[in-house]
Formats: sequence, C-alpha cells, structure tokens
Amino acid sequence: MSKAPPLRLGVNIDHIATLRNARGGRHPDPLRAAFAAIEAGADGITAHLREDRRHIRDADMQRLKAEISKPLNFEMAATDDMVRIALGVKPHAVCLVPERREELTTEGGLDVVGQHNALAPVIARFTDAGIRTSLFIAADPAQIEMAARLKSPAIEIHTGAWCDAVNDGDMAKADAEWQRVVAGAALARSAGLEVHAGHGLDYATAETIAALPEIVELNIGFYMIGEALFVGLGETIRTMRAAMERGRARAVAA
Ligand SMILES: CC(=O)[C@@H](O)[C@H](O)COP(=O)(O)O
Ligand SMILES: NCC(=O)COP(=O)(O)O
Repeated sequence: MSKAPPLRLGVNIDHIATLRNARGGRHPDPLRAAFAAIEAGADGITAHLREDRRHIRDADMQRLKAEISKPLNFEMAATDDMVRIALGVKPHAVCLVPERREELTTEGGLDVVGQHNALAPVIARFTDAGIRTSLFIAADPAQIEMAARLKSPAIEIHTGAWCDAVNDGDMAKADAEWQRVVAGAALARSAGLEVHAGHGLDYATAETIAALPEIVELNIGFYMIGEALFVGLGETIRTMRAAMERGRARAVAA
C-alpha cells in the first residue's frame, strides 16, 4: 500500500461567460474569474468552446492561453474547425466531448467505439503538437478499452449520471452509477490511462470521488459558479479543495 497521488482541481469557468453573454458586454469577465480561481488554489482552468458559442468564445480562449499561469484545458467537439482553432490556441490539454446544439449541457460521453476511425488522427495531431488529449466518456468498459487502444493519454469519466441520481435521491440508481465509476476508474488506470472525472460534481460528490486513488484530476464548474454567487469564488474553491482533501485522505493506492 502507498500514498495516493495528488488530486488536481480544474475550475471550469464556462458559466461566468454565460452570465456575461446575457447582457452582451464584457462583465463578468471569464479571465478575471480564472485569475481569482488560480489565486484561490485551482490547479488549472477548463473552458468549453462550444460550436454555438453559447458561453466561452474564441477570444476568451486566446486570452486565457496568453494570460493564465496554470494549465488550460480546452474542451471541444472533435470537428475540423475546432481542431484547427485548438491547434492555434495551443492549450496544455484538450478534452474531446460530444456536442449537440439542442442539449442543455453535455448529456453523455463521447462514443469512442463508434468514432474511433475519426478520433485516431485527431488524437495523433494533438500529441504531435505537444497537447495532451483526454476523452470525455462514460465509465463503460468498451469505451475505456477503445480509449486506451487509441493511445489517448487520458480520459475524463462523465460523472453526470451519478451526480443526477444522487441529487434526485434515487439511491439505487446512484449506487449503480457509482459502482460503474469505481470499476471504470480502476480499468482505465490498469489500461495505462490517466484518469480524470467531472460533470455535475458538488462538495459532497467531489469528496466521495476524491477517495478513488486512480483519479488524478477533477474538473468542476457549474456548482461552484452557483455557490460563488453567495460566498464568493475564492471561498467556494477553498471549500471544494477542503472537501477533495478530506476524500483523498481516505484513498489508498495499491
Ligand atoms: C464537457 C463538460 O462537461 C463541460 O463542458 C460542462 O458541461 C460545461 O459546459 P456545458 O454546461 O455547456 O456542457
Ligand atoms: N468536464 C466537466 C467540467 O468541466 C465541468 O462540469 P460542470 O461541473 O460544469 O458540470
């Protein structure tokens, strides 16, 4: 038995941009939120440039890359246009996600099994450019095994179904989804993938998942931006980090 590796917190600032865009001006500025998040202890900044530009915009990505002192994780659909933009921005990492214009948020994981022929050259292009790819997938063994075969350096397990079940109080479903996350994290790590997780996490679910030693990064946004309205972004991030540290203290690496 040994100590679990450190757990990074990537703060997703998309919904600062949602608020900014509501009035069409510059306030609140996602870059200012990124600075505040880093000041409060974020290990990186995550932002999702959607095809419909509903929140983060191209100029936000350029400014984030130019100005922040921590790694930028660029979430995107694997389209030709978006690959071109990301290669121009040169973030530390990209996370390839599925996208549908009509969805309220990212509803499911990327179908890596169905799209492996299209994804392979995209991952290779980012690897050649020195950009780490992560695939945002459900904790499904077939998807995880394909991510490893595609030589993606990392995956991000979509925790939305688990978090939704917890929030709905459907404990049978929550337990089943949690077991999938636990098994998926172990399988991914044993297949050589770096394992991240995110979507819908709050203080309680982040504390729970932090106990999985295979997971080295959590990306969290919506809940924290909502909490920040009441207690401020710095206080929210410090509370989240404390929750993650409590959970991590229970983790024991094999
Ligand atoms: C892929 C993902 O989980 C994040 O991008 C997060 O969902 C925030 O963006 P949306 O709310 O627009 O999906
Ligand atoms: N990839 C997940 C992410 O970046 C944040 O998701 P959420 O906390 O905004 O649901």
